[in-house]
Amino acid sequence: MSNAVVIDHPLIQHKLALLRDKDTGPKEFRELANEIATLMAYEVTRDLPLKEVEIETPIKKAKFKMIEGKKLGIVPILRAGLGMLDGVLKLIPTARVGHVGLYRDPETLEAVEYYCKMPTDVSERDLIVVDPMLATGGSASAAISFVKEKDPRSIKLMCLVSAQVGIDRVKKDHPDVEIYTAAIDEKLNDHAYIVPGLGDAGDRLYGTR
Ligand SMILES: O=c1ccn([C@@H]2O[C@H](COP(=O)(O)O)[C@@H](O)[C@H]2O)c(=O)[nH]1
Ligand SMILES: O=P(O)(O)OP(=O)(O)O
Ligand SMILES: [Mg+2]
Repeated sequence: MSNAVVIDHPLIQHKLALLRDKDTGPKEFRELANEIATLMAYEVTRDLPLKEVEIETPIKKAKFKMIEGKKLGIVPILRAGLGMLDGVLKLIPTARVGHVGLYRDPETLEAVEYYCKMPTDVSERDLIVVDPMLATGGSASAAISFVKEKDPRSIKLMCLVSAQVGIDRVKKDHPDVEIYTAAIDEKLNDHAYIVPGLGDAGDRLYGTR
């Protein structure tokens, strides 16, 4: 049982296959990650509440629907989450942005926090936490815990590639958080990298290592 919403539109699957290719360099990797994030954000925001408004077209006045002034926030988990930020902002340009800095200790695999800066009015906002990879779930779970200390209205988690174990961990720690992913891969390897995955998303985005 996946417990996550898998957004597997053909355009997303196509771009994700290119993203996974080891020969895709940082420039194209960044473009693809943002394009997929834009397409996913379309689905993640599907439940945004609408309000009725009166608009005068060149023909007549009529009632239409517009998004109710809902306050959104996007929270990339540094560094890799930054690779999805512009893609989400393209669709929701008025969203505020919070940052959570975490790295995964290669020995313990535990998430280590080094930065957290949230919008001041986060308690009035619905947040979308973004990270391309959900492996053990330690980073996402820790990030969500930090963010929860600021008392946001709601939190969704959006990832590109997930492992079932990571989904289970986040759901166990944060049953209230809805998870969206473009793919659920087979398993983790001995270093807790997703298999087949795409490698280290941060390194591939920025050409490090
Ligand atoms: O295949 C992978 C697995 C992980 N990452 C990076 O690690 C964290 C997520 O790992 P957790 O074990 O879920 O904490 C994520 O932020 C990625 O930056 C990766 O790039 N590739
Ligand atoms: O989760 P990590 O350790 O891979 O961090 P980064 O996103 O900086 O690569
Ligand atoms: Mg990394």
